[in-house]
Amino acid sequence: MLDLNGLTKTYKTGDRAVNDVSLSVPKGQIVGLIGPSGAGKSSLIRCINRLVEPTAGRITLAGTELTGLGPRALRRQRRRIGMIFQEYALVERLTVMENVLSGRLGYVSFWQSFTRRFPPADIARAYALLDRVGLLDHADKRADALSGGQRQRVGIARALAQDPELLLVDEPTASLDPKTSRQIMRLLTEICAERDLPAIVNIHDVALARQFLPRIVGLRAGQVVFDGTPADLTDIALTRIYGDEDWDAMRRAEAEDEAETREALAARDAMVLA
Ligand SMILES: Nc1ncnc2c1ncn2[C@@H]1O[C@H](COP(=O)(O)OP(=O)(O)OP(=O)(O)O)[C@@H](O)[C@H]1O
Repeated sequence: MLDLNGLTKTYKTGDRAVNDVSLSVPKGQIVGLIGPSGAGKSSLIRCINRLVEPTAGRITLAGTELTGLGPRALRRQRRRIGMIFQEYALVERLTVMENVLSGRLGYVSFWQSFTRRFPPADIARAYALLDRVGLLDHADKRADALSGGQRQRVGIARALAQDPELLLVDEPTASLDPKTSRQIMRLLTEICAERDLPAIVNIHDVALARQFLPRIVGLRAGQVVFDGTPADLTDIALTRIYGDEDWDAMRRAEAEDEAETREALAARDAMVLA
């Protein structure tokens, strides 16, 4: 479905953020992209829809090569790729419904988009999507009146309104609390399964990636150094991805989080029992 072949990105500064990455993602598969800060996860994701222009290599989506397309053809192809962002990228003063409909902008004429007159089929589809992400009752609220988790649900519905063939997801839970993060990851995995949609999710939380994603790709210094299941992601594999120091620090942080959660639960139980 999605094929990356020797994908490379060297920025003008000389930083080689993505280095000869080859990867295939079949229909319906959701892949987690992990790696230390600066490993090239965002650059890789953004190269796929050419928000970042690759320096070398090929990107093929269902048989169409995206590298080398001119601006018009690229605009048309980008409709096939839905993007979900860490900071949601909603238009805050517009309603939830208007934000979801903005996913259709690539399909309607300039005048339709200028006057925000969308075809009835688009509106019906937007309602169905809001229902799917659990926000039907919030359709007329302004985006800035929503919680972080609700905003991310709008981001997901907007990406789906595009009717995409691929989802690119950049740190979808980085601004959310642990419980909401799990809800969002569950929603994403369910939606990909329902629609047979492939997805690449840039995710810094290894525990969350392990819990929800059947395939994990580890990047280090722009190169794929791991590609396997959560069960394959052993301490040795994690050390290969993060290096000794970072992996130990992550393990300590995870242990501290666990201890904090345990303490908070114990305190709550003590209050209930008192
Ligand atoms: N616009 C840019 N110009 C120059 N160098 C860049 C640019 N964007 C990223 N880089 C460099 O490319 C490398 C990879 O960065 P990237 O943001 O893709 O990594 P990342 O794995 O997503 O990191 P993080 O998890 O911290 O977001 C880094 O060395 C970074 O400094």
